[in-house]
Amino acid sequence: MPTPVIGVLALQGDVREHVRALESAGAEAVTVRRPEELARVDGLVLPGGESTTMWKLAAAFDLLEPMRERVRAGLPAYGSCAGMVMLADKILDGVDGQETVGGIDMVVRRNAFGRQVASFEADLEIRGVSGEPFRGVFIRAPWVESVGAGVEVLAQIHHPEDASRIVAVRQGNLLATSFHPELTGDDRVHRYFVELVRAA
Ligand SMILES: NC(=O)CC[C@H](N)C(=O)O
Repeated sequence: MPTPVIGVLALQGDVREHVRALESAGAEAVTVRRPEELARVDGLVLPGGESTTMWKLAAAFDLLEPMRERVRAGLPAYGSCAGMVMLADKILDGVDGQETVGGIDMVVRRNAFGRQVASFEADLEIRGVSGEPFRGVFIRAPWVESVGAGVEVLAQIHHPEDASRIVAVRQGNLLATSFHPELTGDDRVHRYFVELVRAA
């Protein structure tokens, strides 16, 4: 594939930061607000932000069902934080009626770390991302409560007062992180995703 075209769902959230990280990682980044724009991309990023708002806007903009269809058909997608919530087949602590795009066989708990610490940073070892530990930026972050057999756990975090928690996963062409690589200036996670899109 020449330069892959990767869309960033641009209804709400830290869209610009993902666009910048994708460009730095060698992709052509475009914003997606309409089904016609979704139809043109080789991969899709669901940004950080607020998953309840993102869900409502995606439904209002007639993007929810088209995103589900494309993901089901194998479109590579990456979600950070709220985007992770959007890619979960099942969520806990969602608002009433909250829906997701789904695609990853996992249960994600919204605002999971929030009870103890709303925001924090931690160094992570991410499987498939080599070199120095990756600085994970967590902002009212979800964690992955459980995963199905087809899901590969890429990173976990050890909570001081709690069990280890899953914070990065991959299932086929779908990738999700609880944290925000787009806010760090370190584009290794975006490079990982761009490679995944190239290979798809
Ligand atoms: N930084 C974030 O993306 C926060 C996610 C937000 N708490 C949600 O549930 O959507």
